[in-house]
Amino acid sequence: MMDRMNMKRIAAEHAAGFIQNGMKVGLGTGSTAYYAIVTIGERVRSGLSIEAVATSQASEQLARELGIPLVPIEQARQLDITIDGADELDDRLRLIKGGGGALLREKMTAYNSKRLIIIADESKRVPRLGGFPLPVEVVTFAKEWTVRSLEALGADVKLRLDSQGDLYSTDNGNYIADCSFGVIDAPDELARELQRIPGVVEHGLFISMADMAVIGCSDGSIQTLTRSS
Ligand SMILES: O=C(CO)[C@H](O)[C@H](O)COP(=O)(O)O
Repeated sequence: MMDRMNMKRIAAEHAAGFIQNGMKVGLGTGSTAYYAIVTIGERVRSGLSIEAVATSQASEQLARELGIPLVPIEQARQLDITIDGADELDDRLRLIKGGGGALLREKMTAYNSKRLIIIADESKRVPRLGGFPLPVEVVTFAKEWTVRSLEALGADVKLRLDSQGDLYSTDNGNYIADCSFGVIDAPDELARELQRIPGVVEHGLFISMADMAVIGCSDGSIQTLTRSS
């Protein structure tokens, strides 16, 4: 039986195979995206010609170390493909993302890509979203108001802390509110409600964004899911 890290690795390696010469590529964030970036780096060293945009400072740094050519964000136009991880995904390829705190840049990158391919180990696939607390990026100003508005939607809210016990700051200088809703019955509706709260910069529900999920399974096989609508 394969462990989770190897499931992530095989999913990432498989998805990296979708990248072709000349493509503009979005690089995701997290431990699964790490394997994708490493594989892309190997392909670049073997002659693959691409330009990339990273979804976090950590992924940008890794890409730079591996010699993957990066486009300054001001010059980035539409990307061909983004490969990124997820914290949860359902059968309709609705996602919870943001466990690594990069959800805003991840969503912007996905939105500006022709294709979003999600890579994950099989534990991320769930019948219904909500087991993983939904990350919501909030502005620092009057965070208590925003937290109360999130609680009013039924969430148990915890502002994320960093390893020093201070409030975690995203790459954009905002906070992350981790919102436990329990099972999310209507993710599309919740996404709309969250968008209406002033103080919410972005939330980690990715609806109608992923085109395909590549899932590494414990028996060493790869499952692919594609979005039908
Ligand atoms: O959304 C993310 C970061 O903001 C990650 O893609 C998500 O947290 C999955 O991470 P991992 O691949 O380490 O399990």
